[in-house]
Amino acid sequence: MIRAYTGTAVRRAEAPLLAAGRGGELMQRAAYGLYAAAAAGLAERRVRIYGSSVTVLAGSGNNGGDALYAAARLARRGAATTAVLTSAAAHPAALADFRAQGGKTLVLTDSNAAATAAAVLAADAVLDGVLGTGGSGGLRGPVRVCAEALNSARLQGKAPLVVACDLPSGVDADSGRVDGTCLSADLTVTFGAVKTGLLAGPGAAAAGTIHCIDIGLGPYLGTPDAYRLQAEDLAGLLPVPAPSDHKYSRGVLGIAAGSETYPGAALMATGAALATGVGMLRYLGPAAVARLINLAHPEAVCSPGEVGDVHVQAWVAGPGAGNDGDQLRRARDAMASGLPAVIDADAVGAVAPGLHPAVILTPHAGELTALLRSLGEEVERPEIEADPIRYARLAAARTGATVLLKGWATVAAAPTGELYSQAEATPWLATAGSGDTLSGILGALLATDRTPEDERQPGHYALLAAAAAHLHGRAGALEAAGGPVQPSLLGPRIRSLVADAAKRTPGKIK
Ligand SMILES: NC(=O)C1=CN([C@@H]2O[C@H](COP(=O)(O)OP(=O)(O)OC[C@H]3O[C@@H](n4cnc5c(N)ncnc54)[C@H](O)[C@@H]3O)[C@@H](O)[C@H]2O)[C@@H](O)CC1
Ligand SMILES: [K+]
Repeated sequence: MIRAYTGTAVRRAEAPLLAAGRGGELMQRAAYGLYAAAAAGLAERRVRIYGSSVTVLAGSGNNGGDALYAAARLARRGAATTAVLTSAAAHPAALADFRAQGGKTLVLTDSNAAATAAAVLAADAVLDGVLGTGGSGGLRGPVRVCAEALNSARLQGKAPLVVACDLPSGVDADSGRVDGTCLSADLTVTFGAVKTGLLAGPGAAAAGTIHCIDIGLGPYLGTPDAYRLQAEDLAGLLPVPAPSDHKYSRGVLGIAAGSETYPGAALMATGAALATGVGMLRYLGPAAVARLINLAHPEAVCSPGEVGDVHVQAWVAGPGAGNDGDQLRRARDAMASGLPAVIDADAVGAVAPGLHPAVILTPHAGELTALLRSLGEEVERPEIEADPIRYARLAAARTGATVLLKGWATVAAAPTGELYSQAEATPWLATAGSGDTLSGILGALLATDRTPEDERQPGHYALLAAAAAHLHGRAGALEAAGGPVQPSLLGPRIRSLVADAAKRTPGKIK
């Protein structure tokens, strides 16, 4: 599990150590971690440090100090290093060390920005030490010219290795917002704790691979602001039957999805739920869709009944409902049933405040915009995309439900504020049908969840939503293998990931 903290919280945690005069030690630990990660990144690109060229973009603060010290270590191993100082001031001791190791410096100005950007592009590696947790707003002035040149070279696959020091400069450490321009990285080496801003929104997209360097802040950090599940966290969260189980005790999932217009959504939600593993699946919906489901998934039990007619442990409602009034009514009934329920797609439009955390709304940014506007919040879709954490939390607080906001990084917010962000998915999964499979997976996790009330963590349903997003993202990435992916074909991938997690679940049958 990755535990993330806001930049503000990390600075607060550093304060007692700085007051005790240990700032220099912290910086050396940070700089060593940055150096080692940059060296590994170069090795991965088959570039020897000796004879390589490394450019540091160094701002006026401690972030620049870290990067200069790290570059000095690379210089000691034979790299040709240049520091581009983005401000007339730079960390004095770090700059002196850098120069002592033979590093060259130049001060970036408006008039040399274009030529400097061209030179930076020719380096083997760039250490981004412009702004860290002390930054506010996007990159401005001549450094923005360099950042834009690097960002567009990256899109063409021609950029040097960019290693962000603590966070990509221009990213807000607390939220992941980027107001204007940031410098996208291949690798972000972050210090003390992962910052929330690296896990969601544009900050997550800019961060690349995240390495966290322990600089001894652990005892001072307190409660995390956000979490990210990793593969090993799935053991214990996914449904593993015990020898004494039967189909009803394992958990029955009800699905009211699809319509005559969109039957595929019902097929995909049903298929994904069955692949995740339930004791029984009951489908409610139009007879024509039920027939298709019975052909594709004969194990599903289909009926045209109502939510109140069937006994289930959780519901999935909304995928592919379109404007089918019967399905939308079932979605409202599922929300009111008191049972855990995944409310997706068209049914998100039927949401009103007063829900409970076991209701999980799964909007994308467009659907969340409509939901928040229906609750009187004046918000546009780009604002939600710029700051998904803020708006997922807001929607959860306003509705009382858990909110799973789908996107490049998928964010799950509990109404009590707990937050998870998962980024396993490949962009190839941004395709029709992805949401339907995700809701099927999540429905199965809800129906089979047997965590005793007193063992649930705060934000339990956000945790389950994150587990579903993780499983969905990994299944999609495996199936895509770097190319297009059809959500309807994820079943075998989901099954094998659940089996892997089951093997790691203690005390369960293998
Ligand atoms: N405080 C500590 O104990 C440690 C801090 N460390 C590093 O120190 C960083 C924080 O250092 P600082 O507090 O010096 O802050 P930064 O280095 O992030 O920023 C410094 C200065 O940049 C200027 N600035 C802010 N926004 C700007 C913008 N948009 N454009 C141009 N200039 C802008 C401000 O004048 C600010 O003082 C961390 O991110 C981390 O890299 C590490 O060395 C580990 C230890
Ligand atoms: K930085």
